Amino acid sequence: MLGMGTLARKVFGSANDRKIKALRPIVAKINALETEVSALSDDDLKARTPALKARLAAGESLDDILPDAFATVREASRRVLGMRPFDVQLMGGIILHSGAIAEMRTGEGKTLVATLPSYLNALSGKSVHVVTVNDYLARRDAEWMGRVHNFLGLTVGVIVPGQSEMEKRAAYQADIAYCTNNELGFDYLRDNLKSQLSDMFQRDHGFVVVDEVDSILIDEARTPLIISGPTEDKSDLYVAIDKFIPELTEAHYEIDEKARSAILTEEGNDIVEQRLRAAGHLKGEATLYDPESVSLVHHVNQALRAHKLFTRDKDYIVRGAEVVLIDEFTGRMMSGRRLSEGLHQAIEAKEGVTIQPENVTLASVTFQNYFRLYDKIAGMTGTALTEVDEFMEIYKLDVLEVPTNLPVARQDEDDQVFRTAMEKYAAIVENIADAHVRGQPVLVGTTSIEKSELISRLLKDVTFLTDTADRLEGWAAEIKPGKEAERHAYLTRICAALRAAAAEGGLEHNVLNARFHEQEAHIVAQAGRPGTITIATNMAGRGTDIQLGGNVDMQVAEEMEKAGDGADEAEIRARVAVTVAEAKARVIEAGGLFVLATERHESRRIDNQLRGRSGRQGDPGLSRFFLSLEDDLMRIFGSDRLDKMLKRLGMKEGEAIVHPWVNKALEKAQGKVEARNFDIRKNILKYDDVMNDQRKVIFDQRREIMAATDLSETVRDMRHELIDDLVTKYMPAKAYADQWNTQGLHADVIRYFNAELPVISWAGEEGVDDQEIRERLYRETDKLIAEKVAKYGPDTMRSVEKQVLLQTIDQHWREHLLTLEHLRSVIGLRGYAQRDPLNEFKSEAFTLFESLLNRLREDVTGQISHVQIMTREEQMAMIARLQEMAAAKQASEAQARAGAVAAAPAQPGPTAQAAAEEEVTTLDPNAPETWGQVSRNEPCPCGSGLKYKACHGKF
Ligand SMILES: Nc1ncnc2c1ncn2[C@@H]1O[C@H](COP(=O)(O)OP(=O)(O)OP(=O)(O)O)[C@@H](O)[C@H]1O
Repeated sequence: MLGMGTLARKVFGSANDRKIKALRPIVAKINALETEVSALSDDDLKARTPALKARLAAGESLDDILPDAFATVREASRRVLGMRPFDVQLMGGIILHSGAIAEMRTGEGKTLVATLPSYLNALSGKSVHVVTVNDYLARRDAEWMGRVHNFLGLTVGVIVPGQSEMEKRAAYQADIAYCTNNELGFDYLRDNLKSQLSDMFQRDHGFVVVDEVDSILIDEARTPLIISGPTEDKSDLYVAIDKFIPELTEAHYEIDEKARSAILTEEGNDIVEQRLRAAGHLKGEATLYDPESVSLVHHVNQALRAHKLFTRDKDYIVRGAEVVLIDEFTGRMMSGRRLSEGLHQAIEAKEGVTIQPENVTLASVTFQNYFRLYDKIAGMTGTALTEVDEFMEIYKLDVLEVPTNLPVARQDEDDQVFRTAMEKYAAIVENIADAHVRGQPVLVGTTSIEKSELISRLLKDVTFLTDTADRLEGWAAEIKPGKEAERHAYLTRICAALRAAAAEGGLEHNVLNARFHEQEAHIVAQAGRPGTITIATNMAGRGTDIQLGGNVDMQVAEEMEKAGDGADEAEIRARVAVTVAEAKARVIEAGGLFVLATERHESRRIDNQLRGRSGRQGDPGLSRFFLSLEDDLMRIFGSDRLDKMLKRLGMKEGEAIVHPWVNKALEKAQGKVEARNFDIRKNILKYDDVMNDQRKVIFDQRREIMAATDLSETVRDMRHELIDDLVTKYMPAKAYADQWNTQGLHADVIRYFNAELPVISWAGEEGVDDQEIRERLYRETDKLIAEKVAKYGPDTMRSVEKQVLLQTIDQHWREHLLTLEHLRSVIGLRGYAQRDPLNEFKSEAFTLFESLLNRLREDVTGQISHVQIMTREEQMAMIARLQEMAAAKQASEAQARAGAVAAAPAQPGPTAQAAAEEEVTTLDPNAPETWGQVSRNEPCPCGSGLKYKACHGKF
């Protein structure tokens, strides 16, 4: 019976069908150009690129020139790669260009599809990035597809880890770059830690085609990219908090053993506030409830956990001056592993050992937020339909299913379910042996490396093979003559296959576990030869293009190597082509590639990806899943229902249940897991969105600052806003003049503007209001800055302003990121107060951001007012003095070492002098870590002309 939806689609056609149909006229246009384009000479074909660019320049849109551009790529691909994109591939290309996801079945040639919209969009001059999941694929595609683009006069780059600055810069400048998602994201983060616009790699975020979009935007959505570095030393805080924790009694905190969390009660809060205030960590009227205090609360909670939930010699041991964790399952020491977010430090404080620095996030971004930076996102996948809703809801990306070029000839069988894992493995080995002797190549899919290795061991285990054969023989013998003839024949055949395998010392096979892509590509390329057995973890689908009969190029390369120098490639190629064609015919005869899956994955999509290794480009093929009631997915989800179902269907030892009900039940179970994972991802995204909005503001600001040549206005506005804030604070408009806190204002003016301005006497004048004070402050402070400009020169001041702005933003942003992390960990614990944690997080994060902006104004203004720039002569004099001091120190040390009784006054000797000089000259301006102890008032070794304390010494 047809479901309502299916019925309606039959009558009205689906939305997808209609959208696909709408593409046909465009495809027809491209086809109509084919005769003309294919008649062009190579040079004329190449000349179409500048011609198309000219049409864009003359005002035509990318959509206008699409048919011509696609026809050009199609012809170039035919000439260069010997592949002429099919009509359905053109459709895929149009969908990508429209900024949607093209779902194309596995093996339909998505790599080639991507060249069409990449070429078209690159004509506009904006960056085009084609993203794949691993370096190997990025390199392969850049080389393979790059030939088409190069032929047409476009440049192609590769962006992968481990490249030099130069290589990377060139790759980003290319018209089209093939990249991995990780490297793109990291480069973005690195770019935003730089201080020169010209150092940045990424020129813009134009068009991105994300291959395997579901694995990148969905599977990896939970793991953000993070660049981290050591944070400032907070040992004092850890020690201060640790001191009063033992004072707290059970009334002061609540412990949740299961969640391994600890929080303060209201009573506890009061006492902690008192102690923190006494230790100087809470200032003025601040309380622990203020958003600014989240880090304090976080550290108090961590200290509580350290004391109440972590026991010495059970959870950790103290070895020397180190706290070493103990694995709760194995009891082994986990040297080098550290608890995160200050917990390890809290335990170190508790044990009184040295507190090691904490690592903090310097910058982080999730993939979805990174990809949202692009003007246009497009995606490709073999299997997105299970996540259509998610793409729409989160990314506003439409998914369009493109029909296959040829009908899919693969048979996807119902699952075979066994009672125990062992029965299942026996059946798996039987099936493999059977396919092997029949010459059918098998791809065995597993969910983990351990499982792959288990199967590999079983295939090599002669005893196991023989025992299984004996058992099968027993079963066959039980069958009464004339009954179940088919089963008898099957058992006898398998039995023979197993004995043959045992006689050969096991079944020869290859194991892939997606760790060494490049080597594995070779194995994969040959996995389609007759009778080949390949075991693989559910490797991310791409790059595993298994060609029936084997891969000609790879085989030619192998033979050439064997033949050594002077081998005749043409001759070898001709010979290999014949053998491969014969092999292919044999494989097709045996039923094509057999995908044998040993378990269902949590996600249906991964299962479909595995099936999709077979039946590519209309080839025949088979997929069959082997399951047992002991599999994880079966145990955790839906096993009750299945159990009942299996009882009803009846089940014998060693025999599988095969029934569409079982498939339905399993798909339901997978659906449940998928829905749960979707919820988790949505939740993470919601938190990340809050940070993302703020990150965009900060990164945009940084970019503007780097690009600007004159920031004096920005700095002046900041100064004036600070003045506004101060005047509002000390002279509220509603207050009478005698209620003004002019002393407070006076003190802050000295603090921020480094100037004794007569605010107290101004305020005493008759008829002076707050507005007047404000304006006088604007005028006076502007004058002070003007004096600095006159003294140091406008160029110097402009560069100082830029540096101060960038450094201050970076410093505050890092602190802010850490605070947000702490806020997140604290906010979860607020649930008990009946408030929605996400809303709380949003509003507090906003308050924190506002206070970040305020502090930025204060710091920038303060630093620029205090800045003392040295003249060249002053700098030279300072260096000379430094040298003298170092020499003197060296000399006195040498004297002390020699134990000499000082008779004459210490004179720096020639060696000491040389050493001192060396010490000074080893200061590499680009390597702050080599500077050692530069004194705070000395010029900064980076050459900024600022004092060390106002420059690098701040961090
Ligand atoms: N137009 C074409 N003409 C001939 N062969 C093609 C064409 N397009 C693709 N192919 C071939 O089809 C095979 C599959 O291509 P590709 O690996 O890009 O598929 P895919 O869609 O990316 O599959 P998967 O999602 O499984 O990775 C390749 O061997 C490729 O050379």
